[in-house]
Amino acid sequence: FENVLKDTSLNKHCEKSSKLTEYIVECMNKYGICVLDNFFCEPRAGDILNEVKSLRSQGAFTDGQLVSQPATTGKVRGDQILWLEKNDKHPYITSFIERLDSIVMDCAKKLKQYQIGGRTKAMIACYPGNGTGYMRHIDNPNEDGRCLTTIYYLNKNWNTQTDGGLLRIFPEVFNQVADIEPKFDRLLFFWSDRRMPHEVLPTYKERYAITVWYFDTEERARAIRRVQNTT
Ligand SMILES: Cc1cc(NC(=O)CCC(=O)O)nc(C)c1Br
Ligand SMILES: [Fe+3]
Repeated sequence: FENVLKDTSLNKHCEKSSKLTEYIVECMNKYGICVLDNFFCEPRAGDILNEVKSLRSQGAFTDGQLVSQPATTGKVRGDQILWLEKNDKHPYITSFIERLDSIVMDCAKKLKQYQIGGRTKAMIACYPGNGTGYMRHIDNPNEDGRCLTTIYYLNKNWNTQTDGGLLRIFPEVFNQVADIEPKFDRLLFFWSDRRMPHEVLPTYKERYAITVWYFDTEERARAIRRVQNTT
């Protein structure tokens, strides 16, 4: 399991290829987690980061969720988020979503356990770096339809010793945690259900990430029917 996180030899994926799809599918079927480094390479990765930063400077993000800090009695602001769909005003984030969609749909053909079709909007998140993180949780604990979580990190020169901000995943089937550094131009996949509880450790530097969740069409349809029957 360790080697899957260390095996950077296979992680140079600036261009899309069938090898890439095979690598992701094999990783997901074996570990339920897949880390790809140098996903876009420069300058495109930097363009995406600049577009995200300009959105933040325009105040497009929420105020950040209120979280209670263990050391203090008051509440502080945690991650700020912005939901974004492909659009002509943000060409770089749009090209990221298009590239991600095409890779996930290529993988979908080989991930027999799911019928991946459809996704959420992209959730762009920024942790302000005030020591807040994200408490341990499961993305999809109650079959809301989301089967695959993808997270793209945009943090240059991230130093976990000083900046914190590790994504710590507690894979149910392995008795060891996976500590993922939110490194620049890193793309992460993991199953959204109960197999992958995870948390973000306290973060001491601005930490950007783009998350997209992909749906299993069957599970999604059932979840929508359940909601319709209750309303
Ligand atoms: C709003 C929201 C955020 C997250 N984010 C993470 O798990 C952090 C991943 C990372 O940035 O490394 N997850 C859920 C289920 C919701 Br909802
Ligand atoms: Fe999560």
